[in-house]
Amino acid sequence: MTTHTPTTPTKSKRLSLQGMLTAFVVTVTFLLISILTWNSWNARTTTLNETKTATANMARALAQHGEDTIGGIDNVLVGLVETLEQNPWDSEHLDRMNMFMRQRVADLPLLHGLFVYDDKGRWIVNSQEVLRTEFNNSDREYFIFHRDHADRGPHVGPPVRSRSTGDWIITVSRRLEHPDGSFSGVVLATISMQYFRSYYESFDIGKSGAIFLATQNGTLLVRRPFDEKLIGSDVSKGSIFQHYSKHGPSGTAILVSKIDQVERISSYRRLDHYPVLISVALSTEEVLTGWREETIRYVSASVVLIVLLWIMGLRLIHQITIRERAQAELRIARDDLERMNGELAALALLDGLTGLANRRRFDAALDEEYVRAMRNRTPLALVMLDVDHFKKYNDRYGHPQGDECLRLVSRVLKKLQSRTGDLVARYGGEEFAILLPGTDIDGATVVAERTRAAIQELNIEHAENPGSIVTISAGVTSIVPVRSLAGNSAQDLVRTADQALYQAKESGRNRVCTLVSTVSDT
Ligand SMILES: Nc1nc2c(ncn2[C@@H]2O[C@H](COP(=O)(O)OP(=O)(O)OP(=O)(O)O)[C@@H](O)[C@H]2O)c(=O)[nH]1
Repeated sequence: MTTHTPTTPTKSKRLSLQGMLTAFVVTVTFLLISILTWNSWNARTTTLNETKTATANMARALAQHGEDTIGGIDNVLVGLVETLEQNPWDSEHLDRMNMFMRQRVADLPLLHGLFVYDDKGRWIVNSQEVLRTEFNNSDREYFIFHRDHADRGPHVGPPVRSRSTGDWIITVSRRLEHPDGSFSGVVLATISMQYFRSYYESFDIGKSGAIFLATQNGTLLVRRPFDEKLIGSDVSKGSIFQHYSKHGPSGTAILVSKIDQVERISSYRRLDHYPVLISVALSTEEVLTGWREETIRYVSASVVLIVLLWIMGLRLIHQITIRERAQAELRIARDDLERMNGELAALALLDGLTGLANRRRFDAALDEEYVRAMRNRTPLALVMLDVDHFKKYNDRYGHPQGDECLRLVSRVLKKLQSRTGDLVARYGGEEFAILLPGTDIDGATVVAERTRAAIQELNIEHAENPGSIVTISAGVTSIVPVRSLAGNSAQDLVRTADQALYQAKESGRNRVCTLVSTVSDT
């Protein structure tokens, strides 16, 4: 019979295959998510860094613009201070100065006006055609500043509404002194806030971007988006000024505005020559819009990819499970088949009535043991048994009862089979054979006699047999097969045992006769 070597995977292999597939899908998913997260984070960081660079550059450019603008105006003031301090303030000089001022204002569109006040705040001369003397500016911040500070540098004051035109203006002023250094008045230039507003409006900073110009001490001068209420307000506690006070004259940071609570990437810069701070800021939300849209696109594509991967992976695992379940069922079926084949093969070697080895098995065993005995030079004995007058038993008690009798006899034979190598077989009809390897004639005779006695002790009624019970006759022989002897075969052993059985029958039945084989050397 052929033995099947399992070719299908073992359970642990099957598990590991599905486990590996699951691990693969999980790993690919993890890698995809990691790469996506890493890429996305990198893109976000790059966008923010680029924006920080852009706002820092813008702040530098706007600071330079502020520097140039205020510087240009301040140059005019420096000239005026010099003229006013070296010349008497008589009508001739003041008229000439008025001409000069009007000319400067006409030349410089951003220059709203030029004014000179004496030490009491009275209007001395300005760039207007008609000098109105009814006003007094001694209450103005710039006037008070210069009166109280000996500093001769430029002063940028808080924005004010012009008393003459009503426009919002930014003031740049310088102190006038008598030759002895005492305060003699103020020279003032006003810059139109509209000029800065228009300039700042020309930049593309998105809907939520912001630009502001403030004095160094935190007074807001101009801000985009423009809100009149904020003009002149104190922003020194705002996030930009907080950062400025800690980190110095220029910087970039992501800050939340205290004015409108918008988070912005803000860059600020203090003007080099004037106490003014400029800040430009882009809304983080707006800056990241493109990045966010791109990330959503990538995430969507990745989600689709991951879902497809999982669907395919799960389908594959499902298919493998089905296939391997089928393989397992096939294995079980094959094992069942092999077992049944084995049983069938065993059945093919058994006698159906008695359950003893049948004639085919006996013949095979006889040949095998004969060759082994020849090789090992050991004796091989055979006992042939036959139920006495069994025909008469059948005739008297019927065939079924005859079968039962044979079964009872068989049971005794099986029970007496003491050695493992011994074989009890139904040789045919009511004839049985006991093959006894390694047993000489004496030993075999003992076995035969013991068997005969045991059958007799069964006391099975057989009215047609002497003694009225079932008895058996037995013929015994033993041989040590020798190769050199010609014609020596296993069948000689059977023939000799049969002859001995015949003698037992002839000499009265219910007995054991021995006959040494003619080819034996025992
Ligand atoms: N019930 C039954 N009878 C069987 C079976 N096989 C053989 N027989 C019968 O056994 C009888 C054997 O008869 P014989 O060969 O004349 O031998 P015998 O009657 O036992 O006479 P001796 O052997 O000389 O004592 C036959 O009647 C067979 O039909 C079987 O399986 N069942």
